[in-house]
Amino acid sequence: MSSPAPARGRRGRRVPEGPRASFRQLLPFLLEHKRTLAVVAVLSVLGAAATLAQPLLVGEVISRVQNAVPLGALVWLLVGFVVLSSIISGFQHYLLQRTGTAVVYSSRKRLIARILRLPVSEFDARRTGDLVSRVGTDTTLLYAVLTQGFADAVGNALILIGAVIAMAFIDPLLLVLIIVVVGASLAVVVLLSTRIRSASAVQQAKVGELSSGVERAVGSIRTIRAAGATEREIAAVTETATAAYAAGVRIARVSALIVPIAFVALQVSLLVVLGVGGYRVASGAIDVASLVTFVIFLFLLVQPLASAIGAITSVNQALGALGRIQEVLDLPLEDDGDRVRASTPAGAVSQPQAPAATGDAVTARGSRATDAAAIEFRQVRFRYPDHVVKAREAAAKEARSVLADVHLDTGELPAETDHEVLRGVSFTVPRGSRVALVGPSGAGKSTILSLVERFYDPTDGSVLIDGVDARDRSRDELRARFGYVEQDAPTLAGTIADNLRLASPTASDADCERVLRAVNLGDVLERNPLGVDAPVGEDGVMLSGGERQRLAIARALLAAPPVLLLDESTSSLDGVNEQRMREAIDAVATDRTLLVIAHRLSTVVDSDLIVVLQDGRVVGQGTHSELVASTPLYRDLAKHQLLV
Ligand SMILES: Nc1ncnc2c1ncn2[C@@H]1O[C@H](COP(=O)(O)OP(=O)(O)OP(=O)(O)O)[C@@H](O)[C@H]1O
Repeated sequence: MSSPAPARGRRGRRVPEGPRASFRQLLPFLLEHKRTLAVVAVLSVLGAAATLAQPLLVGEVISRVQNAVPLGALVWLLVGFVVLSSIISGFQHYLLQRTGTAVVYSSRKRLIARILRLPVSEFDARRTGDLVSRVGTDTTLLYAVLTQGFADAVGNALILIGAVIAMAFIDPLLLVLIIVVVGASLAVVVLLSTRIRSASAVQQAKVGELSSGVERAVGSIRTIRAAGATEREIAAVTETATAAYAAGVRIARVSALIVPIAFVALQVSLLVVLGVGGYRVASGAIDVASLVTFVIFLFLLVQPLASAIGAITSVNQALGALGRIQEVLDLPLEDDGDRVRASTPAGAVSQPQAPAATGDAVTARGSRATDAAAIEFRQVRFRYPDHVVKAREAAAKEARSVLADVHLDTGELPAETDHEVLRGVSFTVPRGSRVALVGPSGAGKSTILSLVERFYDPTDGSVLIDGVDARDRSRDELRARFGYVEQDAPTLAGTIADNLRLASPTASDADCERVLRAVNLGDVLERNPLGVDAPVGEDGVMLSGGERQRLAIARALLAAPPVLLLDESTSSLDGVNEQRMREAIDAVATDRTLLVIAHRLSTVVDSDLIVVLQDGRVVGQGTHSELVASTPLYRDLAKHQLLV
């Protein structure tokens, strides 16, 4: 793939063009349909023969009429060829459109499979809307490659060659004149086409940004309305739409140049043929029938040229889109790394292992490590990858500029993270225990859970799971041991049961009801006669914030993992909900290991161990009373929350 080259945008600013694909990268998509395309090619040959026969028959009809020779079945033969070539062209177009749709479908399938398997860092670094637009919009442009680009390519090439040969036989001089006129116009068109390609790459990139902008605005519509930032957001999103429009206008301008050039070429060629040809008929160099046949061949020659010129825009747009599709397809997948591959016998696929029961750990290589801690951090240091940090900073800068405009506090946005997020963190979560991570915002608590789940691997030090380095375990096997409830856990559109069965698709309704009651969500069942089949609405809008978090806990619980990782919601829960959350945590802590990030100390004061973090370091660990006595930061936190 060629590297992105900058192009000039409005007001002379340099607009990054984004990736561009080459024809070679289109091939795999086309080869998937090689049989159909072969049928299309055969039909093209037949169609071209039927088309090329027509001017010859017309010439013959004229000669016979001139010489008063009976026409016989000649006219019927001519009609037969016209009908045959129409039928062939109809069937061929159907096949091409079907294949075009199939190419869009297969590119979507590949993208979906790729995107959902990308490493978590890619999602941290990319904008969701842009990924969505690659699946939705960019893929549709591939359709044009077949329906307009390669439509009838073989037939057109044959018609072109056949027409040129026939014209050379009829009058070589006239042919040379036409080649000069048409060749000059073609050279200009090819030059213009590179500009179409760069403009369409910019256009697709802007459409991607547009989708991200709309997604962000729609996703935070409440905040935007409440902040009075609606107009500002409309302006920001519209600006991207305007940039896409500007690129579209550039394409239109260049395409518009192409049409008159083609028109002029045809007019000039016709004038040359009629002028020079007429003179040659008058001088007896050729007869009238030959001139008429020549003119019909000229029109046949124009048709493939015109469709090739018309295809230039759509094929160039498709190559721009394919560049963006290919960029995602070329991203590395989340893999287990060399260490797991080295320990897995060749050919063996690592399967997620059934969660081991509490107190019965199974290591990656099958040996039992009954005395090992469920989780142990040993001198773990971690820094987010550069591309993730840069992307977050860019997003934060954008958000800051929007908020600053409406005079909102920007303090909550992620600070610069060009530093180590964890700096030598060590702690142990014994099996069956309940351990809490506490500390100020940005201390690195959520990052610790990301390392346990292997969304990222430590930059230095190690994370041991049941006594084995997490990097020596396959991610699937590792994740099957944990139930993970992320902060402000998202609720999926669908029913309560859909949400619960995400990790345990075969769970019965009775199991679903059991876990719902375990997390104090029994009343949600009573609220709606549909019970577990009650819809939760887009983003769970039909549930309160506290209920959404407890639904996520119920989901984790249903999979019965030996270890539960819980990143408590930061949103303030009211007294009743907080009490319910405490009860839910108590219920899930029974019989399993629990590592919980607590924002309200009241939910964790009775933990077996509390680890206090500050600026990526452990500044104290112990029970609540030990920490109140030993760790000033903890004492302050506890004081603020009226716990001492
Ligand atoms: N995906 C990410 N990419 C880059 N930096 C990140 C990412 N996630 C978190 N950070 C940064 O890492 C640091 C630690 O963040 P983390 O979310 O782990 O803290 P936390 O203690 O869980 O905070 P909170 O209590 O606010 O959730 C912060 O400076 C944060 O901005």
